[in-house]
Amino acid sequence: MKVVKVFTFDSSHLLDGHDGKCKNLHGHTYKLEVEVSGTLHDSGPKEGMVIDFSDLKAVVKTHIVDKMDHAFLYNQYNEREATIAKMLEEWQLKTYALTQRTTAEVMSRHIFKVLQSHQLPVTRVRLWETPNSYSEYDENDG
Ligand SMILES: Nc1nc2c(c(=O)[nH]1)N=C([C@H](O)[C@H](O)COP(=O)(O)OP(=O)(O)OP(=O)(O)O)CN2
Ligand SMILES: [Zn+2]
Repeated sequence: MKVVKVFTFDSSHLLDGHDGKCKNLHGHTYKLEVEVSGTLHDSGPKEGMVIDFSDLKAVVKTHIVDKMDHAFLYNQYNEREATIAKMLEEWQLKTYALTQRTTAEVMSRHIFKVLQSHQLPVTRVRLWETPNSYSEYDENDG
């Protein structure tokens, strides 16, 4: 069975080298859907649940939302993005480093891997960058 919990967070980024408007610093209210799959607990306080929604919320909040919300997301290997991040960090402002360009595709895969590394039985992550655009990474995507 599957359960899904939905989160939102606000972040800024830019896609250095993009051939359109996304080369400029801008922000998104990201919508994040996290799917967890498993069998139902058959007894105890979690009876009838794949995972307690509260427990799912706590993991995603701690490891993703609290870190990305109101942060500047950047590619640490891009010189211009890293320069902006360094300046913000010197002012004690919030940043979040990725190892690739901060596209929805890269972010959905990154979020999946981070949650998986914290023992969450995540099977799909869908990240909405705008109300009309999302990227999805699931357990079969390698
Ligand atoms: N495949 C991808 N394409 C684009 C990404 C991405 O992450 N993956 N990101 C961007 C930019 O970040 C940009 O902010 C979003 O661009 P766009 O969809 O054109 O923005 P709109 O505000 O016009 O979106 P609407 O949903 O149509 O309002 C660019 N491309
Ligand atoms: Zn964007």
